[in-house]
Amino acid sequence: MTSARPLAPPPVSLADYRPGDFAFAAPGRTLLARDPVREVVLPPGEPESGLRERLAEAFAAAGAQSAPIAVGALPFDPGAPARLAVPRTAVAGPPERARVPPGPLPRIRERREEPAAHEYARGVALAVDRIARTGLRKVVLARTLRLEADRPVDPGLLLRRLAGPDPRGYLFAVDVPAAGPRTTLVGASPELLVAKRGRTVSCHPLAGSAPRHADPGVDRERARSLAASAKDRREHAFVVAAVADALRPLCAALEVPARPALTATATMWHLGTRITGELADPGVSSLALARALHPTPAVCGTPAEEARRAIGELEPFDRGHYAGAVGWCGADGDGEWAVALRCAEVAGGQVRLFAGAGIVADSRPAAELAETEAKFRTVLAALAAAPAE
Ligand SMILES: C=C(O[C@H]1C=CC=C(C(=O)O)[C@@H]1O)C(=O)O
Repeated sequence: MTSARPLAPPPVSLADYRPGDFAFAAPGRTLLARDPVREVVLPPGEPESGLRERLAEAFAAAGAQSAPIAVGALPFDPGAPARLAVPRTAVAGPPERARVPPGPLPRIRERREEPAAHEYARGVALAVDRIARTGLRKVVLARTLRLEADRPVDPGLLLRRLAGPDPRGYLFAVDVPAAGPRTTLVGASPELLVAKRGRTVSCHPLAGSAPRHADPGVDRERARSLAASAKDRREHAFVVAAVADALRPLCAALEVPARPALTATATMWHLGTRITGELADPGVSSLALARALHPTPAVCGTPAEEARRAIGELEPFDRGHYAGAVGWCGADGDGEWAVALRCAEVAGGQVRLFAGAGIVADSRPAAELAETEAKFRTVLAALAAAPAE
């Protein structure tokens, strides 16, 4: 990756993040981009050839004074336009090392769930009923937790505190002006939507979860029972099938493991499947791949159209960029996009966390509610805020 003007003496780290930057730390490297010089607006439903032209135009217009890369976030709603940026500088560094910066954190003085816990549980019951009565097979229902801090929360500090417990995840901070002025989406996602390097494409869809436990024996037992759970295996299989179906027409070869593997974050166990393929046309960009795959049933459901309708009717808030994708795409098409999970919108002292759970025929409302509470813990722990009661 080139840089017109270094941000900091390379290698960069998340400690170099400044408000307004785009930061993306993947297991392979850390990327920091600064000073957008060109906006790339992606209309919904644009075919791959149109995307290719739009990116080429943006890189040409941004000229030699910019880094040949587009960075940003795609919203959850595939019917909404996405806005990426070509930055003046983009610098890559080695993977982020685990470290939690010391220092006082703002105190959380108010918290409000939307929907309230009992309303979320009722939504899960309604979704289960809908699955029994209609063609819907899986839907991911989410909820939010609004926090008010006694002073502004520094997105850079939150980002670095997230890096400590989950160094193998995808850490990100990206401004999302559509959510409000000076609003930054900050998170530590365990899920790779898609990465593309040359001809090789890889995805690591996750679905099926169990909260971690402080006692190692109980924790191991939770992992074992997740791996053996028919309900979670079914929930996971919908995602693998959708990802494989979306990639197959684009690939000359595709490898889809027959069984998922356990994967862990500091707060959750998940079922995950690493899918790899060889693209028939290596010119297809990582951005086009992300748009072809999103939204997978890890964040939406099956069939996708019915699931989107159920989400619209059962979730009382706009997801914005939560459950969308965050990442980058270079001029050569290479790039990496993580699913925007375990994240929060930060605007001054206001923080809005998001968490969702996949609902299938045999889901139980209390267990899905507990799962969303456990998923909130990724950001709550980084803010040193107490988990939900
Ligand atoms: C929708 C979320 O997680 C997805 C990713 C992993 C496991 C999931 C699950 O088991 O439901 C979800 O599909 C979230 O963290 O908000």
